[in-house]
Amino acid sequence: MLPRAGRAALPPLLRALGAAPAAMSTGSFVVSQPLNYRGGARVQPADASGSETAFEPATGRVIATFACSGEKEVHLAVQDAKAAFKIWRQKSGLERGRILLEAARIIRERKEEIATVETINNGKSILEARLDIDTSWQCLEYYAGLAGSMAGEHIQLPGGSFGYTRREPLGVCVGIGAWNYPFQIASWKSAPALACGNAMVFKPSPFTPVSALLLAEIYTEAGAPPGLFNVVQGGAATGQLLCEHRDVAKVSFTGSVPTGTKIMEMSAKGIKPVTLELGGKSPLIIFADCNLENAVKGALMANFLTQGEVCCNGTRVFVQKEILDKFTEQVVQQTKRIKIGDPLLEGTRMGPLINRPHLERVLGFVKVAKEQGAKVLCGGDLYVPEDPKLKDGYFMRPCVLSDCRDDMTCVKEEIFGPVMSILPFDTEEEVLERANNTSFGLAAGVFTRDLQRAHRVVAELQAGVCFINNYNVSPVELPFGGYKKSGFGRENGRVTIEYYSQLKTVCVEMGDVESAF
Ligand SMILES: NC(=O)c1ccc[n+]([C@@H]2O[C@H](COP(=O)([O-])OP(=O)(O)OC[C@H]3O[C@@H](n4cnc5c(N)ncnc54)[C@H](O)[C@@H]3O)[C@@H](O)[C@H]2O)c1
Ligand SMILES: O=CCc1c[nH]cn1
Repeated sequence: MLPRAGRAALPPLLRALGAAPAAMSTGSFVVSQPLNYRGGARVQPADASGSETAFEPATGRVIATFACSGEKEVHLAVQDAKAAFKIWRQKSGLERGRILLEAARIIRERKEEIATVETINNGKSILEARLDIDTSWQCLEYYAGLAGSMAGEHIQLPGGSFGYTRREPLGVCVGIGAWNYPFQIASWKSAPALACGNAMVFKPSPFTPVSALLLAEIYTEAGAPPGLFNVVQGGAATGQLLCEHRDVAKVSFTGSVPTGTKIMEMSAKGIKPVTLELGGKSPLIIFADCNLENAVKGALMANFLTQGEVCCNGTRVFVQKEILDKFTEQVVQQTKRIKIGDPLLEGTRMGPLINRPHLERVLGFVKVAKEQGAKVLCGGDLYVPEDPKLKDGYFMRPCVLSDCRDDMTCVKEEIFGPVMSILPFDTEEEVLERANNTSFGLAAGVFTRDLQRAHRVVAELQAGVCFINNYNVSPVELPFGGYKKSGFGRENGRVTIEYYSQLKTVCVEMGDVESAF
């Protein structure tokens, strides 16, 4: 457990953020220090276009009010990144890898405090926040390992001439994040970017501004040149300034499809490559021959992590009719047992949703589902924990819907909350057709004991990430990203090097020039 009393007893990052003395418990954390980070230090933005407020979802308390960076501040951050890029791009991959490894070590060392901040600002359970921090340092370690082995090719040409390719960085990359995995998204974007020799300016979601700053401080502490990883705060306007800045070489975005569309339009104007990690409405297919216990566990993993606010969630749960009743009964039983409450308590498994409007939006989906004929088997309503300090928190009970049809709103639209829709099916052919009948294509899952069927089905699923007999595990060695409107480009895995670097071809003549003139 982390210390509770006395400012001097706080770990360094929370002290640096200006945390109140009893900062570790729900209801007491406040940020008083600047949340922008540029040139290796926290700074007040040079200019502002409005302000934002961040909340602690468990209590509804304000934890930070901050200025949204304006044109001047965005420009300064990009210039600082540009200056750092000049130094960083000259380093060997091994040298860059060494600094990333040190940053990974510091994240591991400070895992508890980072996870605590993440839980306070996002609302996810501390157990989950710790897992997010694990996949963050693992991502840095993974790309640290790859940094030293990035290389081009040597190609022999006629007459002793030859060519070679150089894998070069792009320059200043912009990362724009969503609020559901604040620290992890910042890590998944920055680790491959920096490993390839780029610098980054990162803009977190205004709902979760805090933890990206911790990552910035860690990179500096690990020995990254000042300005290599910068943080600017703000919403759409600040994001737009970043995307449109002429010195920005690439934009990597995680968020919704409508915003992703705008990012792509802005980037198209500057012919900038983009990575888009967007939303989903993923199918999870449960065949009658599955291991039922695992399938039930898989369905909960596919729907209720981070209060259901997960892009790749398998929210359309197709269940073969022979096991529909048994499966539904067990899923409902286990969903009812999920412990909701103070996300910093060890026993809690579901915390509050991100904010009041989002909570109301999710509850609205449940209401419409009922109106359209779905049956609420459990949850789908507000939850008020007994602890009085949580009375204004954004809690709801996880919901299982039955009697769903493919044309219902709850089955077609991304809800981004703890709402599972169960859909019966008869045959493999039928379920494949229905599973693919969506404009999204982020993820999909299949539970079956029939190995041939498992591989046959995933080969037909139109989704970038497919799970067989599990769901929502994300090892950093595996590429992550979507098909169709869920985006393109990938995060994690070796392939992401391609998205943060460019190839230069060098053609070398060993003879005389054969001129056509
Ligand atoms: N595929 C993935 O890896 C992944 C991961 C997490 C979340 N998501 C998706 O993100 C969505 C939820 O996140 P959200 O509500 O933060 O999404 P969002 O699109 O509202 O915002 C995402 C980010 O974009 C910024 N932004 C908004 N308008 C902008 C503009 N015009 N120009 C530049 N930046 C702008 C926001 O400030 C925020 O930082 C869901 O759809 C979810 O599925 C996808
Ligand atoms: O929310 C979607 C999954 C994810 C986690 N971190 C980045 N993307």
